Amino acid sequence: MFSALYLLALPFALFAYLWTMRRKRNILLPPSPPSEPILGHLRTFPRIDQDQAFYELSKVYGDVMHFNVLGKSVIILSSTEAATDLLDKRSANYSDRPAFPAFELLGWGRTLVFTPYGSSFHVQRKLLTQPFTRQGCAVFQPIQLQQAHMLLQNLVHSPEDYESHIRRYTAAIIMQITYGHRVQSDDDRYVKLAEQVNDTILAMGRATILDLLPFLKHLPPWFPGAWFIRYARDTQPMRDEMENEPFEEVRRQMTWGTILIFIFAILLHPEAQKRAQREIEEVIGSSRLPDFDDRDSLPYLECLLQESRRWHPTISLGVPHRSMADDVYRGMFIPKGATIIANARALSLDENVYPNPHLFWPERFLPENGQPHPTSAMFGFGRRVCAGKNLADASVWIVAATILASFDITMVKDEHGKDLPPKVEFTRGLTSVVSEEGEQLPCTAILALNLDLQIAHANTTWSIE
Ligand code: HEM
Repeated sequence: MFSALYLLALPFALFAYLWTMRRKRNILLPPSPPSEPILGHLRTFPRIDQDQAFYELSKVYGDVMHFNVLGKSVIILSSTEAATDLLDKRSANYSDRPAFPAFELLGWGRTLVFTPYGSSFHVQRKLLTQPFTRQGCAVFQPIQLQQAHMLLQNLVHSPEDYESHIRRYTAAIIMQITYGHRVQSDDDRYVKLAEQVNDTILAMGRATILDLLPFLKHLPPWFPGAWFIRYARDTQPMRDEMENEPFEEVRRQMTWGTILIFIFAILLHPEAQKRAQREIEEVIGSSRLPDFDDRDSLPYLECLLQESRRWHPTISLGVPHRSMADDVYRGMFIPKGATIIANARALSLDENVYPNPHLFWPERFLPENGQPHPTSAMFGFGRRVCAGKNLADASVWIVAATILASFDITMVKDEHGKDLPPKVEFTRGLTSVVSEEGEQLPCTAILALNLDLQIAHANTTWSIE
């Protein structure tokens, strides 16, 4: 389907190749897999399951890899050390963003996350981070608590709809904090609108060809294979409708995905689930629900949350940065304008930081084991670190504590009483969230979770506001 697009790319590729060869002669770039003349890694650059593919390649080529896509450098960082050295310690040079043509086509180019480093970035970032410091976020706790209790009520009434209840929860918090709009039900107009935008973001994430060949965004809609142009055009009316409406979809989607990954983690690791429930029972009892004041008294729950993040980072490839000047790292040349990707999947499996990384073991974060929280793999680096991480962290924690205090999460059984293991499918993209069954979406998808929510404390009288 892309052959016409590749044909179109050839003259551009030849020019970029010759130009790059001239510029980089005699300079040692980081190691890279074999490439083709002129096209570089264009045809071999992983396009699906990118995080896993880069992780596998890093075992051969090391934690700093170079890809040449039509003369454009892409650097993949696969260790905490390399990612921290460059994106944190040298953040003055690595805080720009590459172009995000797919999101620009959708009209999201002006959003802070995609804004290039510069004066507009500084103004936007300052405005957005001020209310979301750790102390600042304390004022939002009553909203989060109230919404968590509403989520609990909804789960009690219709546990099978857990996915849409969690969507409503994450939407309601963002809407109320940002716009003062109180979401009362799943039918809320803005929740519906956000759903539609969510679908467009997921669908557009399939257009990875655009990241490699950004000039394709100028193709006419009739061009063979240019479905993304037609899609962006067809969804224009919806974007127009929401131009002046409350909208914080990407952030909501990340929080939602993180909660689902946590639920999935405790479904598959019942021992860890039981231990966290015992801790809650011992500290809080069963006559009330957890509150934010309980957080410091629940160390195992903290470990479990951190391990579910490490086990499956919500944004499995991180959000790309861009270098603003030529640099040399460990004797390797990193050119100006390179796209820098810190692969969160590889960071969370870094054996130097997490011995036995494939084992789901929350205890690794207990003080006696002392392994560091996977905060960077989860929320990013340096001057571009997630602006809403404190808010998101609290939203996820209160739901995790509330759900564990109230439900046993188990697999659905078949007619013989045997567990029906969840059917899981992971696809990749900017964010990792749950998708519709059967669709190939550009995100980490947890399909058909087969979740059975059993009320654990049936006799408890909860005080739900
Ligand atoms: C669990 C949920 C969330 C996760 C996992 C997450 C993760 C991330 C990551 C990985 C980045 C990119 C960091 C980098 O480039 O190094 C990011 C950026 C960002 N996040 Fe979050 N995020 C979450 C929720 C939120 C929320 C709730 C908000 C807002 C209230 C928010 C606001 C932002 C903004 C504005 C940026 C762009 C920062 C910049 O480019 O300067 N995020 N987030």
